[in-house]
Amino acid sequence: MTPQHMTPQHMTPQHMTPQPDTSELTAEALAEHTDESTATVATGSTASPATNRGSRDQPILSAQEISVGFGGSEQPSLVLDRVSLDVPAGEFLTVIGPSGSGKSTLLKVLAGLHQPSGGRVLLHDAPVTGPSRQIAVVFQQHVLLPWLTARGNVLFALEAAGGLGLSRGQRRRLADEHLEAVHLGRHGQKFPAELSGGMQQRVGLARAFALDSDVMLLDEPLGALDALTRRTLQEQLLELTERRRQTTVMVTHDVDEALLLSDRILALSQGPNARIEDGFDVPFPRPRSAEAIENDPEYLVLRRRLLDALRT
Ligand SMILES: Nc1ncnc2c1ncn2[C@@H]1O[C@H](COP(=O)(O)OP(=O)(O)OP(=O)(O)O)[C@@H](O)[C@H]1O
Repeated sequence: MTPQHMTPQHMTPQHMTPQPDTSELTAEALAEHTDESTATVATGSTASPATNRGSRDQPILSAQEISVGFGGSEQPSLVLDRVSLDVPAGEFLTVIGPSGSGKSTLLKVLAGLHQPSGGRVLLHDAPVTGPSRQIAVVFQQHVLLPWLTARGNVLFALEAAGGLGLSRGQRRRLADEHLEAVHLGRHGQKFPAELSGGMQQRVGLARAFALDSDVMLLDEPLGALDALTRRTLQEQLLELTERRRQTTVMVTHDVDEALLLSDRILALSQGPNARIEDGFDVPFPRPRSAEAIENDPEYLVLRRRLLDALRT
């Protein structure tokens, strides 16, 4: 990762000093920290500009026969064994799977944060070789720069991403719009320490969405929140992704969250050697609401099938 690719989202708690030397951070260093880290990162490849979102049918993001092993030759079993998926423009795809099956590992590979032992990832048909701003990633926990306000955190990300060709005033408007979108318009001048965990996570989402990346990767983005906050944020995430038709890949344990947000759900089998076990189209019409889909007769049937897939 080159210094110009560094954004505040690339920083982990360990790196959060008042004057971060971002030049020392590498994708590998970030990948090592991402399990516990609260980072939101913008990552990607050498592919086309963010505005080129492709056609509805054509996959924007494609994982081809991805295998990942961590143990070298001493440990022959793989975490992921030839996992393939295609994500068309505008699709919200969710990957579910038992704990330890390799969901986060798959997301890191898609993000270019971890190089697979086999297979390749393509973004707009170009190999993903490392992080850039065309793939944004939101992890379970938020990392905001504590010395900047909520608005300052979003602005810093925009500036670190090169300003997106926008004037200072336009960047400010963009930051404010995205804070509004997550219902934080009145809190833009607050510092992270003055915000609740759910509000901080919303700033993280606003920051990631403001970067206007081609693909959004969400790794249990709401996993650390209490049930009520989680439900509120699920609805905000639903609104954001529906309005923008944002191409998204999310991993989650929560089948209700998956059913609310996704167009399609893939189930990873129990590891080691996890593979895509099953695929489910989510038929509920959009725009959706949690209430409407939970009253749909197909909801309970699909929910049961997903829970069964998690148990296998
Ligand atoms: N850097 C690493 N070095 C060695 N093993 C790793 C590394 N990262 C992940 N693993 C192993 O890979 C497997 C899959 O981990 P991963 O975090 O991708 O699973 P997961 O499905 O996301 O789990 P959970 O649902 O519990 O978050 C686990 O056995 C884990 O111990």
